[in-house]
Amino acid sequence: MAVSDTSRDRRDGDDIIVDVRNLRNSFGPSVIHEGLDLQVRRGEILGVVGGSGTGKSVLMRSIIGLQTPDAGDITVFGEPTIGRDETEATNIRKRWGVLFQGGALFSTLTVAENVQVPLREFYRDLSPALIDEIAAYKVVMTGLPADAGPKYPAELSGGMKKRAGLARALAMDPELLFLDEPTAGLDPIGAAAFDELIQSLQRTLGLTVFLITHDLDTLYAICDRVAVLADKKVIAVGTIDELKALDHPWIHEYFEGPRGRAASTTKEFGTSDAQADAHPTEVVANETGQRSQGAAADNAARAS
Ligand SMILES: Nc1ncnc2c1ncn2[C@@H]1O[C@H](COP(=O)(O)OP(=O)(O)OP(=O)(O)O)[C@@H](O)[C@H]1O
Repeated sequence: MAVSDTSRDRRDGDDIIVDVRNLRNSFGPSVIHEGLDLQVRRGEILGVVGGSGTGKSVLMRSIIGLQTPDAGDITVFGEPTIGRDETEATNIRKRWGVLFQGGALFSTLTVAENVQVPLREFYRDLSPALIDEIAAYKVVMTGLPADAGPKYPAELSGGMKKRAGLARALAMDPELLFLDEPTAGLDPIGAAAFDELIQSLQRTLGLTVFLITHDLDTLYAICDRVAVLADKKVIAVGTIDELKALDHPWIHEYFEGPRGRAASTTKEFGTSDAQADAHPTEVVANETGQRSQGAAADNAARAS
């Protein structure tokens, strides 16, 4: 049922940044993935959706090397990632950044120190002054105030923690960004601002983004394509309109259920010039209305 054109994907191999073939993952008797295929194209924001426990995070962990699959092939930037020695794996890892679910900040480190972790790990020769400078730049780049650098995660709001996690993910100037439920737990306004931040960084930096989400507004607002996980594999990948045309019960319920319709309505309502020009941290009142309008149920989805 996949909408993607696999033969074309193979021809345009250079434009496939992540290529997962025939992936199998299991934990004991529990099989999570079986025969899973997925390609992420250069420069796209690919949303990854699926019911709870369908294996979205396990898929991301497999791609970034934190989970060794039972079977299958994974290449990132054209390089196989499974079974590489430490140096080879490090060279690939340097080229991506990861925002884990919940931010995964080190609680005993300040925001600036958190951002510095990958720099210290991968570039041991950088001077402390340069590391400080890069970290300060990344903090501001994600819309945090400059004085957030010396703060500890416990002193930050949920939205600020996400931005700090994003700053750390961007520390190494990645080409590829993995985001695991970046808007979960944020209020609708904060989530909309975070969507805009991701999109604006993606455009400015030319990033490819693998984005796991339950957030329908995020899918509509910023994703170029969406991959749907069900039945242990990616059952479909395409634009939202392409997915909506498919006759699969879960996809139909997901996009045509009350929350899917509300998100769709919000999208159709459009974005004003003022909103398009707004700084990622500034959400104009008009948008607040749009996000809230018809999407009351979506608040629960965002907060879940
Ligand atoms: N380390 C592990 N050991 C055993 N089982 C695991 C492990 N990690 C994940 N699982 C199981 O794998 C399945 C998929 O988990 P995963 O976290 O990938 O789901 P998900 O689609 O991201 O879910 P959610 O949307 O709720 O975050 C779940 O049943 C989970 O319990």
